[in-house]
Amino acid sequence: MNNQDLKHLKEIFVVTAAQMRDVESRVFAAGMPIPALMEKVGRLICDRLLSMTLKGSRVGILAGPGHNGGDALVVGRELHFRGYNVWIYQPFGQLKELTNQHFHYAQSLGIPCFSQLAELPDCDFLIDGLFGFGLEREITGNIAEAINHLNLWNKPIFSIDLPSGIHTDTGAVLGTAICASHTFCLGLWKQGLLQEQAIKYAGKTELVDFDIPLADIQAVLGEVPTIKRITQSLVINTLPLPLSPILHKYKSGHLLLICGSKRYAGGAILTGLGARGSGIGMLSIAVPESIKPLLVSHLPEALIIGCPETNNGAISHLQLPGETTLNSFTVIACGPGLTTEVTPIVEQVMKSEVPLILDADALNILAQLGTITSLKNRHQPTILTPHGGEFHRLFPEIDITNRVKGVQTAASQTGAIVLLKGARTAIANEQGVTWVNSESTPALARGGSGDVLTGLMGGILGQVVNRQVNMEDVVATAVWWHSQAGILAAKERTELGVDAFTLTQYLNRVLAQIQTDEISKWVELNIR
Ligand SMILES: NC(=O)C1=CN([C@@H]2O[C@H](COP(=O)(O)OP(=O)(O)OC[C@H]3O[C@@H](n4cnc5c(N)ncnc54)[C@H](OP(=O)(O)O)[C@@H]3O)[C@@H](O)[C@H]2O)[C@@H](O)CC1
Ligand SMILES: Nc1ncnc2c1ncn2[C@@H]1O[C@H](COP(=O)(O)OP(=O)(O)O)[C@@H](O)[C@H]1O
Ligand SMILES: [K+]
Repeated sequence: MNNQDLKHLKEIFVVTAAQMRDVESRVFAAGMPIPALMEKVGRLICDRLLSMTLKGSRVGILAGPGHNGGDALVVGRELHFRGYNVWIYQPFGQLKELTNQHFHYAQSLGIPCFSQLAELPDCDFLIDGLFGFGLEREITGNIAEAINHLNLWNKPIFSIDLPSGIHTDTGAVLGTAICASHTFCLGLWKQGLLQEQAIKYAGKTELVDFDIPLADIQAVLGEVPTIKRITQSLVINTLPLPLSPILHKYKSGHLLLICGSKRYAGGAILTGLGARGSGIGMLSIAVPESIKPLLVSHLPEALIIGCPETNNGAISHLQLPGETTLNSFTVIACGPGLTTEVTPIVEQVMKSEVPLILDADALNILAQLGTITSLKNRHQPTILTPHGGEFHRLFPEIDITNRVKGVQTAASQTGAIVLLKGARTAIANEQGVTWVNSESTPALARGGSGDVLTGLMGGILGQVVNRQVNMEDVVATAVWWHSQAGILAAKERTELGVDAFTLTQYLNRVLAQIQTDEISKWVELNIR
């Protein structure tokens, strides 16, 4: 594996504090000296800082008692030698030995050191090395007060490894925490940084790779890690590209969407447009008869199946054409805009023998039925895509403060692949294999964007279901594609310009972008 591929691979691993310690112990046991590693990490951070356009040259170093403090002191010393004005705030009586040595050396260089925050002069930016993955208990007293003060200064803060105060595994705030503008996560992604509660503290996050050997990572996390970050390099193999030159439209999947009502006609259109964006070969959409003309006008390529409807304009029962049965389709996605009147339809699709995505009202009906564990009897994969509210209705007993644990529990109870939507969407299968999406945009927090995801996911699934792919990888691919479309749209149109319809227009542009990336990678490899 070349270096670049190895770097990409490391972006998917996610560790707890205990796992990080185990990985590091292996590296140290193999002979890497701890001081050498600290020096290397400090310099990497320093180089990264110097490559950014930092405003001003007055730097405050916040140094804690452990090795996180040691890292910060190395960064401070290097910035000092590069002409920055450096001041150190170090309020602890006792430091770990290595950290203590760096502290004394910094003092000997004439770098001013203070134990009171009030003594620290006005800085242009701060480096936070108070606590890293060694923080296990609440921050209290003068340190907590200092952190609260620092947050009020409104200066850019660059946190080392984690914003000090954030729990490495759960992302919870232990007493108080630094609000960083940027976090340099060291070596491997810490699980806490992928939890929603950490988002507003971590700022922009990036991994600083310090060359941990892959063998050591895999010795601790396994060949195939249980928790993975969704990255482009990982989903690329699951995308329905390239197409076979001898493809036939009936070989590229037939997706059935069951969605919409007179009241929520838009939901059906958005789900259909999401499916269109996936490139699915054949698309059928079952809707109440009265909204059929509307769907035809938006999705002329789709087969719109008008179904008998209730007085309120919801589908009363499915009326599939001719000999068609639910099992004639490659995949079924059911839920957006249905209303909760359609209970028999949800019961019917649950009995189908094809992969099934249940979203929105289908989930609410499932919650009302109270038969969620019966999903285990399905012979084909089921994917549940709740947002927080729907999740709570489905699994009232499961706490989602830790979303990773939450989806894992839900998946093991139901045998389904469970996708919990949100700023950090998490996906788990029955065996506990988990994906977390850490790149997204709040521009997606708008009505209808989940409908787009359901259609897109159904469309991808329809095309790749007969390939040797893991279902949860397909689900992760849909989440990634959807988020990337949001990110691209927000970049061009601002975060306020990403309504759900506009989002559907960006789905294909994400793919076009990947093709460009892939071509440039190919050119680069072949020129060398
Ligand atoms: N190993 C390596 O060489 C590498 C390590 N790396 C770096 O080391 C970091 C981990 O270092 P670490 O294990 O020393 O822990 P760290 O996060 O600095 O803090 C623990 C210290 O804080 C103290 N403390 C805890 N809670 C407290 C509280 N509430 N209030 C007050 N004090 C509290 C605790 O003291 P104690 O519990 O013993 O009282 C202990 O002294 C990691 O995040 C990364 O930056 C990387 O560079 C890679 C190479
Ligand atoms: N703050 C956020 N940051 C990133 N993505 C978000 C955020 N809030 C919501 N999303 C994403 O937006 C989509 C919203 O879906 P959902 O709640 O089902 O909306 P709707 O039912 O209106 O279509 C999901 O894909 C979710 O992950
Ligand atoms: K820190």
